[in-house]
Amino acid sequence: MKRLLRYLNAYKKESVLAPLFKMLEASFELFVPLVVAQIVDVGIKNQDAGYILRMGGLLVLLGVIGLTCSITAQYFAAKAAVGFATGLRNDLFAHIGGLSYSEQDTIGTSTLITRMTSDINQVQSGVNLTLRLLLRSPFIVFGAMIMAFTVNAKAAMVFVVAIPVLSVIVFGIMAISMPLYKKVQKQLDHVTQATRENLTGARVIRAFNRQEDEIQNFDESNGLLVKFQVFVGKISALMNPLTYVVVNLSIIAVVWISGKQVDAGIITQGETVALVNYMSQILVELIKMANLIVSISKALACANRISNVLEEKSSIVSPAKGMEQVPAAIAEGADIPAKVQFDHVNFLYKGAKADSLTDISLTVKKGQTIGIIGGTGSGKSSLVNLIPRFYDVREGAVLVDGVNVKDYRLETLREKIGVVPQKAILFKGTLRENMKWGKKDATDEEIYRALDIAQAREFVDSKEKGLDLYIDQAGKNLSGGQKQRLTIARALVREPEILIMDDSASALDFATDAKLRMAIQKGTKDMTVFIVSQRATTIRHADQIVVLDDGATVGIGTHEELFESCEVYREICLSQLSKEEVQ
Ligand SMILES: Nc1ncnc2c1ncn2[C@@H]1O[C@H](COP(=O)(O)OP(=O)(O)OP(=O)(O)O)[C@@H](O)[C@H]1O
Repeated sequence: MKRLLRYLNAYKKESVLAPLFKMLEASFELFVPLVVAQIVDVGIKNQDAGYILRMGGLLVLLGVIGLTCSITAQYFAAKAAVGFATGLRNDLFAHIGGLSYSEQDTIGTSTLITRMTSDINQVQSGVNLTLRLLLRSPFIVFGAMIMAFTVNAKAAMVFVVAIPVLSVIVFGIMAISMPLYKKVQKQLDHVTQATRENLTGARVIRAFNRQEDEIQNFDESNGLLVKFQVFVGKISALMNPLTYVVVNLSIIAVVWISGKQVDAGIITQGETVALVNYMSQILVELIKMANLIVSISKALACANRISNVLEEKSSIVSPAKGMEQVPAAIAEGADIPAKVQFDHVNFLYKGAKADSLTDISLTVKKGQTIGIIGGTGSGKSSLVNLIPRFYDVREGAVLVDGVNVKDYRLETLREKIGVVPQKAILFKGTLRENMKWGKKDATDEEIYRALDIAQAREFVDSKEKGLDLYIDQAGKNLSGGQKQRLTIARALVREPEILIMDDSASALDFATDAKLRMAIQKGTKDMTVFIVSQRATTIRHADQIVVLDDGATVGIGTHEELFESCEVYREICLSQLSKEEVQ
């Protein structure tokens, strides 16, 4: 929570003024029982209507001033709380964006969404309530007790007993409910996760007729959330009845003791009314305080969850003195032995028991096309993800232009590389805006050239709006193949030195796939291209083919060489191609 408090720094004035105005309001409130006592003891006793009206006017005035103070406090508290949440949300968003794949995999997307939304909202409302009530409520409680002492010390002793008892109830319930709120938020993550999975996978769920099962799973997860919420709600709900019982018993004691004092002529009826009023004020404030404590408990649980994300450091950061420039040797045109090199690479996913890649060594020359093939889960994506440093190797090194990828500034390294991910993702906006992701100042000609190579020109031309075609969220108004071609074009717009296509032509028909490969070969002479694919036809013309099996290379060579020497490759080819096609 401490690290989150700095987000209030920009709202110091508001954070001071809000509680100050609330205390001002409280001070006026503390005078009300005394005025009422005067009405009883003077106005009613002497049947002085003028006095009663004057005192009534004073009560209205106190009420109006109190209301003005309260509205002013509300304004400052809301301003500070909204500002706090906005700053925090911006920073959390930027922080999550800076986390590597590894941390994002470990924390999980759903919980990150809950933390960005529901958790921050909870903290925002906690800050608002804290600024308004944290000082005001204890101030009224103790203020009312002191005022009660000024009225009558003997009757006020009841307050001395009641307040600690009430405090034990309030803080005891807080201590029990606080850990439970953490549990509630955690379960909320599960519900969000289930919702997200169901919404993004709606088509698959319907295709497999899994609606009923999914509804049942969701019901179970949601039911558990309700159960936790009801349980914690029941504990919190004890707060009001318990505090009411104590306060009402105290009021009876005050009336009893002060009644006797009235009989003895020690205090007046008006003073008895004032004492009862003070006790009622304490009750109201304690109930507010109880609700405040519940809100603070929730807000603290949420703040901890946010802090945990903010404390998470990205395992992949640019080195302090990262390589910004092209290494001198390359600039001078020296013959760098390899564009990309894997040197005895072992790679382990965080939390995984065994390496996903073992002892990979590979040398790729500038301008070469490398095909990577292997069964599902053999490590193809893992291998190419190491080049732009989406993940770091456990052992060994990946070198680009003879320099370890860890020695580059991340921006410099990633500027060299165009990545077409396995899952085609486009963003809401025009097609032109999407194409400019790779190069901010790309001209329409550059975009059309990339679309030509990616075999997407025809489809774009067929749309009336051309480059102004509006793309819905995640590109859902496009077909799978269209999305794939556009993501390839997006990567090509910046004319990267290295192009990585991670199974990114799988939705294309064989003819378009072949045309795409030809166009890439022709249009991108100096580009080093990595093509990950499960299709033998897609990679058979590559300069080098890497065959992966269970994370290890079982063959590196051309199609002909591998077909002769590598059994895994031969099996893949024969399962997909006829004998004539293989030759
Ligand atoms: N984020 C991750 N965390 C932990 N393990 C992972 C992660 N991603 C992949 N793996 C594991 O690493 C291994 C290699 O996965 P990878 O995605 O590289 O395979 P692939 O050959 O690209 O498969 P496919 O052709 O199905 O895409 C698999 O056993 C997989 O279960």
